Amino acid sequence: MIWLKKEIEKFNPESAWLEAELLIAFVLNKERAFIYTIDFLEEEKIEEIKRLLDLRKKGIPLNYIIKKKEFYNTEFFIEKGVLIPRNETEILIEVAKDSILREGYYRVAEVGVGSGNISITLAKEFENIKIYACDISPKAIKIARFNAEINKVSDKIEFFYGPFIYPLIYRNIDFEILLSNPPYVASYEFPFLQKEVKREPWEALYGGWDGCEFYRTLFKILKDKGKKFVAILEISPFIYKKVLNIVKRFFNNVIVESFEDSLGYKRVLRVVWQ
Ligand SMILES: C[S@@+](CC[C@H](N)C(=O)[O-])C[C@H]1O[C@@H](n2cnc3c(N)ncnc32)[C@H](O)[C@@H]1O
Repeated sequence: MIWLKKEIEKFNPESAWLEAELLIAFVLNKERAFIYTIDFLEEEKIEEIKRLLDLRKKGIPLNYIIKKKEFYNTEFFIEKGVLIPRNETEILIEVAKDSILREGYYRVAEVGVGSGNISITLAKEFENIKIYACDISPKAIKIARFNAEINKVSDKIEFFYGPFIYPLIYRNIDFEILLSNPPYVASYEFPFLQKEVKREPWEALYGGWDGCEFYRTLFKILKDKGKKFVAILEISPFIYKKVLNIVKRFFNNVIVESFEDSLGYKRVLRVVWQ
């Protein structure tokens, strides 16, 4: 354990201990606590750990290796080809939960469902909820469906392959609130991304030259649709002002609230078009 932690420290000093625990638990196919109940590892398990350590050194994200990520107290199956859910996105969950409770929303749309972490978390929280979840990645839809099944919420979520809310528009499916954690990394940020992040799907990250392309297109579609809406959108703190200006350019009568993380960075916008 100590040698593994020291090896991991060379590329991930912040959470080397946790990562060592997770890798060993994965190889043993046991919970993390179990590893403290054994005195030694068989040679073949040590060889397997070394193989996985090599993958980590090459920049393969830990969650693609152990094939899971915890989000809002639920474990999600994760695989290469889908974005690894981030802890920051739990802020969007809190804002969405608050709005759904307060306004009694029932029909929810999500654009960019990824592994299903947002839709599935809300489906678990609310008895009477119907979620329409879209994504342009067939792999994401497949993984989100699987996660919905293992979390026993498949009956509350319908999945659609296609861009933005077009799959819902074409089927005349209406919704009261729209949620999205869209791709918002700008072109100029790409060279500075960690090598692990660069292994995640391009379509889950890339938000155009300024990181705002998704928001522009989404607002245009919503404006053309004409129906008043509530949208809860994740943003990066770097694009807060730009997205705010885009909202104001598209809609006259709009209320925008922002929500911050524990460090005071703006992470979520709640847009109410009246
Ligand atoms: C940042 S990831 C978010 C995934 C997941 N909801 C989460 O919070 O971890 C963005 C997702 O949006 C999808 N996506 C990108 N552009 C899209 C578009 N135009 N329409 C629908 N989905 C899109 C990507 O395939 C990806 O799964």
